[in-house]
Amino acid sequence: MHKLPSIDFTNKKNLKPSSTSWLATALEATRALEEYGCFIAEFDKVTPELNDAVFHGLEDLFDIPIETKVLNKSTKPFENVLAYNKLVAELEEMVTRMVFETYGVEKYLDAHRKMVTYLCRGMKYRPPVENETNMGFVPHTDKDFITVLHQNGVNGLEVKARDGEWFSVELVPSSYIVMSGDAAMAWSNERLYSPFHRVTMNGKESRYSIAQFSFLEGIIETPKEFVDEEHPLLYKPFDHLKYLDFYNKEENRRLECAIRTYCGVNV
Ligand SMILES: O=C(O)CCC(=O)C(=O)O
Ligand SMILES: [Fe+2]
Repeated sequence: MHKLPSIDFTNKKNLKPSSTSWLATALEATRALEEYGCFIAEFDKVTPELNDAVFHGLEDLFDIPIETKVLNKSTKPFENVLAYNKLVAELEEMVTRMVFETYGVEKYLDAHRKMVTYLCRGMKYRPPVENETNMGFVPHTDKDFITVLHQNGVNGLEVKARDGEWFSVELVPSSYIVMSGDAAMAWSNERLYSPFHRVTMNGKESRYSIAQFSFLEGIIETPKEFVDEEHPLLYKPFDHLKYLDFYNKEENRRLECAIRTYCGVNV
């Protein structure tokens, strides 16, 4: 039975670049992204108050009647969500930096950071009613570089391990899932893994989750450091946002490995 590693990114760890604890955490995080394509991060920068405010905001948003939602006219500033996004971006930045350093490709980090843009998506999964499937989100891989996922207290996320086994992820409130997406897999010449994952609803409570995706505005190219005789180049340089457009076309949504079809070498 698989279990995701849980890695401490809390303040008490005092993660300072180049410190011993930073290096150890960097290695742990990178190995987890290689093995499972994700890990649980303990992260305490988002205070419980902000966390609650964000989830209450999400509940209110989903409660707006459909007639009002379709007007798409909210002028309500999403201050809490923006504050949340900034703090979660710190986690994403830390993990990305750790991965680049662990692979010795940190000279590409500045260029990478300049290209990062975020997409944040809030989700509500209501409990299934009788005779309804409990599938909340169909199996998929993320199309971005690094995703940070967070949920209200209700579990439901399942991840497919490299051996094909699905296993569930149990989170405590202050924890997040950090996951590598297709773009990170291609960039790293498949050192990092982009795992299939899905949401299954079992209990009686609604599940709310927030996903923060990092996309790159521009071309992603595998650093030459990942390529040698034993590891031939697997992906051609690709435009990340155009990959998203490709995936969003109906005929491409069910491809087994969209990124390979899109920019795989010899495909
Ligand atoms: O709700 C979740 O935990 C998963 C969401 C997800 O996989 C996605 O938005 O890509
Ligand atoms: Fe996902």
